[in-house]
Amino acid sequence: MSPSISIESAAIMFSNHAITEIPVVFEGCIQGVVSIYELFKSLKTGNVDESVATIMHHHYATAFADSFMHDIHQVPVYVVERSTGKLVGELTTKELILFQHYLTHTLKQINEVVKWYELIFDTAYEGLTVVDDQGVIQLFNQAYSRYVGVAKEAAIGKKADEVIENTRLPVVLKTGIPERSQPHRLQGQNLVVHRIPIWKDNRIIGAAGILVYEGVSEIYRVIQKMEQLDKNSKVDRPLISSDNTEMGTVKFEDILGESRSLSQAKKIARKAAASSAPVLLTGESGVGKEQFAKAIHDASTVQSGSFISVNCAAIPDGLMESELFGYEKGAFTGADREGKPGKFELAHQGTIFLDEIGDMPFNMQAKILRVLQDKKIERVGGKKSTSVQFRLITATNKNLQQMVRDGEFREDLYYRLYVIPIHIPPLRERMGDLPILIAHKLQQLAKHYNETEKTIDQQVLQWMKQHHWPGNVRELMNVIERLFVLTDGDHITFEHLPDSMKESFFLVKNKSKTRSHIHQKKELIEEAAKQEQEAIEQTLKQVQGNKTKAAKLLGVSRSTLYNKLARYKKL
Ligand SMILES: Nc1ncnc2c1ncn2[C@@H]1O[C@H](COP(=O)(O)OP(=O)(O)OP(=O)(O)O)[C@@H](O)[C@H]1O
Repeated sequence: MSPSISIESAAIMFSNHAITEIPVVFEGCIQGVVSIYELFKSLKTGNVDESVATIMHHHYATAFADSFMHDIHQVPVYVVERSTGKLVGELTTKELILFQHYLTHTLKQINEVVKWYELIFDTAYEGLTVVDDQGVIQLFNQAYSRYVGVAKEAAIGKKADEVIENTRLPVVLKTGIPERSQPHRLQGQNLVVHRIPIWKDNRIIGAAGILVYEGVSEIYRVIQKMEQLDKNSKVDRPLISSDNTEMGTVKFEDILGESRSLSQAKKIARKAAASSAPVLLTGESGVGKEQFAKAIHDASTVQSGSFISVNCAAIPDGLMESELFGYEKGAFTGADREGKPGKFELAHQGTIFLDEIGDMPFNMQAKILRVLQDKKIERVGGKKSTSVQFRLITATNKNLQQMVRDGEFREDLYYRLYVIPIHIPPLRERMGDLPILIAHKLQQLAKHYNETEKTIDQQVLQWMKQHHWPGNVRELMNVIERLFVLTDGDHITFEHLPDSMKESFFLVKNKSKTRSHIHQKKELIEEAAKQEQEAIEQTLKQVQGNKTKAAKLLGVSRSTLYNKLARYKKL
């Protein structure tokens, strides 16, 4: 009610609504509260014409509209908007009772669902357990209890290694690497287990342990059944794969890694795949540039065409033109009698991937530019030109911009390539991707060598985390394969390795430290050279190019200045 309302009118309001308290509101905001007690008092004194503002009190409770119900400790409470302070409602005993009803109903429903989950969890033949990030058991089903011989109630709340013999769940919590299909001996029984880390918001929040088979003999029966299924399905399988590349189809999901920088690169690449714009992939050797190029092709509209990969650094300069544009018969001595199509022709209606584009000889760069502009090629020794349509992806581990500045790479070609640049970060800048890459490779190797999956020791993992990985993912993959092959057992440790390899591990470790010192020194030298070059250029400008004067000003001999100028031209 408004503050100007008379006490008499207020009394009517109270009796009409059978309430004991009414807020006094001005311009939407609460000014005070009139209670039935104050009203009676003033009715008795006969001041019925006075406004309610004269008898209102200020001992009332408010809550913001976005507060939680558990923050409400008394009723009535007036609900106001946080930003404007305007009154929007009131919570009374009635609303509280309604809320309690709602809570009881929801709780009942949740209990029902939890009961079902518990039932499923306990009915499963597989032993299932879940530990939190401290390795404390949170869930433990009946089957697990049977295998371990510890009651569920006794296990929950205890550390996994106090309850489960030889458990590696604490290790999985530390490494984040899943260990699948591992043999495990429990209570004298041979079992197969999975140990899976549980990730949330880039952090391991727990791990699940799953005992898969009741007995190892069960596995043999399953394998026999699978072999039979395989035999049956082979009859229907096509004999020739439709894939036309060595790599097979690459999906973006095959590019493993969840670090922010790699996810960002994948996001741009996905968008690029939907367009036909040229993509320039940059990054060190072995970071996965070719994998990205193939994934872009396989997700693009030209995916049914060929993916032609050309490593520009691997082709001798003299052969570059005929490799890229092809040649007609008899074009030069030793040429195929029938002639040969070039890579651009082969990529017609597909994708051409020019890897190491920074190594493209300068004279060839103009020819490439022409193909990109005209979309026409002419074979070596040929007279007619052929139209070609292709999607262009290039890659380099060099600084093309610097090469343009140094006159080693054509600026016009650079801008033709630099439409959608995607930088793939080196592995050392996204070490968080290590576990997923290691787990994937171990799984792949187990399949390839037809062996059980091997696990990796913490010490080896520690080394891997400290290593500089100059060869990036390629180097990582090779190291894991070497370890997998050299380890006889199921667990890869330093001890299992031949001495030569252990030494090389430590050597690489020390070398990477030294390398970083060398790197720092190199940077300092480069910086000094840059400054010197700038000083020479400025001085020459000052003396209008007169080298004798410039040498004098710089305090060096003329021949030293000439030597320096010659060197910087080369840079
Ligand atoms: N994120 C990744 N997930 C899985 N495998 C990867 C990943 N990155 C690279 N690889 C693997 O590492 C190896 C090297 O990758 P790729 O050849 O694509 O690198 P690159 O940058 O093109 O190297 P280079 O510049 O030397 O040609 C390949 O076997 C590739 O499958």
